[in-house]
Amino acid sequence: MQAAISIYKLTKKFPRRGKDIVAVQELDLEVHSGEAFGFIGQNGAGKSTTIKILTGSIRASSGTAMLFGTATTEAKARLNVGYVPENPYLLDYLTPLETLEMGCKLHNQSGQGLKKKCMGWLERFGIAHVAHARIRSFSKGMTQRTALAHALAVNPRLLILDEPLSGLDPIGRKDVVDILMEYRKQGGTIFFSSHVLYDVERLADRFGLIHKGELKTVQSPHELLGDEQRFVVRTIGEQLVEGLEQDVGNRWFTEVGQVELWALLHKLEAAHHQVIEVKPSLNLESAFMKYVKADPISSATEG
Ligand SMILES: Nc1ncnc2c1ncn2[C@@H]1O[C@H](COP(=O)(O)OP(=O)(O)OP(=O)(O)O)[C@@H](O)[C@H]1O
Repeated sequence: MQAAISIYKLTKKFPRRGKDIVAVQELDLEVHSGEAFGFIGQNGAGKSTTIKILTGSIRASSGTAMLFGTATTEAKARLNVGYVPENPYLLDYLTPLETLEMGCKLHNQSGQGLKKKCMGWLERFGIAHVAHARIRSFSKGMTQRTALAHALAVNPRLLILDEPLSGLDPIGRKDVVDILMEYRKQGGTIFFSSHVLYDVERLADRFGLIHKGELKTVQSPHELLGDEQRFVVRTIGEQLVEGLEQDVGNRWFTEVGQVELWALLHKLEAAHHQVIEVKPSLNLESAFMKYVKADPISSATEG
């Protein structure tokens, strides 16, 4: 099957007096058609620069990037590619409905059902009630929802999303993750960046970690977490159970590894404890820290 994204020895340098800033360095990556790929890294790691090259907003200094076999420097590579940049710049004198209709037309989609289809996407993103309002009056979250609805309305064969959940409240983030998972289940391909892993952990089939412009590792969530997955268990009960720590009153908690979890749950059942939460405590964020010594202020390398 043809790769949705093929990147080979991609390098981007930004000229600066003295030493150039190397935002992306010799990056090799292939994203398969039908997969959801999370591109993660700290602030300034090189995620947006890579995405801007993929979407043709900027040119690479060297190396190649292709979408479905077409170089990203060619306009036709972007046909039926839905893109939401980190800070979407929508024409603020248009309405969401006009924005979606215009986007579809740019991707050669028109016809009788267009308005209905666009309204359907605005409904899905919870902004149908402002379909005819000017975007200029919108909050960041509503603008983000409009941009995401626009990206999905074009019947994308690939979605490229730079920090897709930024600016959204927790309910909005969940809504968007659900919509993206649905798109993915229907065979869509997603390439998204994030520096906050919590919300997107369940979305990706594979994650690539970029740090200071270099791709450090590409792994599935399962590979990353391995056997080290741990769980926080919270209960309510009257009886003392070995291994549990008292929280407040008759509330208890503990942290156990995956292999001990079942035994603990059986013990809790026998002691008539009500389990109120079982939550993974080692998330991808901490797993990735093994690959990257977290810098309080990260920056690109200098070349
Ligand atoms: N136009 C530019 N001119 C000069 N330097 C730039 C430019 N764009 C990006 N950089 C630098 O390149 C490096 C990578 O930036 P990039 O925006 O790609 O990071 P990022 O991983 O997307 O970070 P964030 O999560 O903060 O968006 C940073 O050091 C940044 O300052």
